[in-house]
Amino acid sequence: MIGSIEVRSLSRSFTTTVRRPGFAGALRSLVNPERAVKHAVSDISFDVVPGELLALLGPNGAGKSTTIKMLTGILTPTSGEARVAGVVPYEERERNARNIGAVFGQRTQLWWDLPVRESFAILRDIYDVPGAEHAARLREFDGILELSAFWDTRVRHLSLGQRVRCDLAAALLHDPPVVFLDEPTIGMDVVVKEQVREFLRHQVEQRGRTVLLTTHDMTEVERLAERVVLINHGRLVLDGSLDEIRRKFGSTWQVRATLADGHTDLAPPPGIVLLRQDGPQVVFGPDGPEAPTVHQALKAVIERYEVTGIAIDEADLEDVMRAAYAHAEPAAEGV
Ligand SMILES: Nc1ncnc2c1ncn2[C@@H]1O[C@H](COP(=O)(O)OP(=O)(O)OP(=O)(O)O)[C@@H](O)[C@H]1O
Repeated sequence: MIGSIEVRSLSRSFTTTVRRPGFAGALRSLVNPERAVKHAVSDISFDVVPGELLALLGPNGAGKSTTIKMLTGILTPTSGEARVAGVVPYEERERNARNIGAVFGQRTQLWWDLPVRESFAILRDIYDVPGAEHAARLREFDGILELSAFWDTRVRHLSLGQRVRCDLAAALLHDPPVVFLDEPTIGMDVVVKEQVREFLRHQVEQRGRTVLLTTHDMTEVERLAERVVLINHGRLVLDGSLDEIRRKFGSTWQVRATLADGHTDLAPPPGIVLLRQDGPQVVFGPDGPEAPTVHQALKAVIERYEVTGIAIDEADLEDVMRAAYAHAEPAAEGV
């Protein structure tokens, strides 16, 4: 189906040669190499429906990039199957390339020595985009990403934020229904990050594109993704909405309090844990399944401490994700 991503029992292993230590070890490795198999992605299945933005999350080395590489046709799976806009990406790479746009935040797909304008003209010719359409799309992208300020700058001279904005525009010039973004805002300042997020929201909500995004930035996830797929050690840990993840792994509430001067004993009331402290600012959360409700917690905090300010927050997504990753650790066995 146009714009859908279907992933079925997808696995990818890499075989590497283990280097033995020392000179004698190196010689032995040369004569009798010892092989190790790394299961980078193991039996994962999920769907992304047309017009949905899904965040693929996981700690470093979880298998996110390997998954994206299979879906963009760069890598062939060891087993399982994937379809992107109805096409098996690693079997029909060219057809798949017409249906997808991809941005890998850590490296550019533009021509290093050419000005931005010329790189875009080459892409227009490669993808056979009619001149008027190309110009209209550039105007649309420029409206949010403000690219025209560096149209004539060589790609090698662009700042990181400018370069990724150009990469994003370049990836969408041929109007693909599906977009893969591997850490697109890594290393950017907050202003450019927000510009990129606004652009992505526009592409999903107004243009109906399907986006698969990997990121370590939880603000990005909260701003953009309704649904997340969490992987760890190559295995799927969870597929659900942010609310479901919060319910399953996170504290459902946090109480932020400002303590009056002179508090030294911070031992929290039963069922409540001290999450953070910065001077008189403290943040409490529920401790375990028997934890009090937010109303009981508020009462307990006020009774135990002298507070000058108090507020209730949703659980911090970073904390929730840390709990989710920790929960997934047993999956490491046998990997
Ligand atoms: N070509 C390769 N050869 C051997 N091992 C590889 C190869 N590519 C990836 N791996 C291993 O597979 C695992 C998954 O890597 P991958 O790059 O998919 O993780 P990731 O979730 O994208 O991590 P990060 O957040 O750090 O980018 C890692 O242990 C990595 O070392």
